[in-house]
Amino acid sequence: MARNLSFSVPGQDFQIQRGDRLSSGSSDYMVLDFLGEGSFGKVTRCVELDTYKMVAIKIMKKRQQAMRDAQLEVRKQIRVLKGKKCYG
Ligand SMILES: Nc1ncnc2c1ncn2[C@@H]1O[C@H](COP(=O)(O)OP(=O)(O)OP(=O)(O)O)[C@@H](O)[C@H]1O
Repeated sequence: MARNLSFSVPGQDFQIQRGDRLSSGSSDYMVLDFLGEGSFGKVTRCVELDTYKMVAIKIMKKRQQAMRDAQLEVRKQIRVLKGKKCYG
């Protein structure tokens, strides 16, 4: 992947589909595929329409949803750590 850009699409939280077009203002992209998902967004594989370069673009979740998911992830990690023995 050449670049990793972030996009926040107001009102379209995770409604992105293959074939959708995204615009950063200076470049336009088409969504080809989904590469993965983290706490703060979904990562898509896109093609830059001017250059045909492949890029990874992260579609950011809405802030509130991202905060909720991040809190859940932290709680999950704490539970995992509490279950582990400490050698040191
Ligand atoms: N440039 C990239 N090329 C290919 N796959 C990618 C790329 N960036 C992210 N991914 C995929 O998308 C997933 C989510 O990435 P993201 O950066 O959103 O979260 P993370 O860092 O894995 O997790 P978190 O944000 O929850 O700590 C990754 O685990 C990976 O599988």
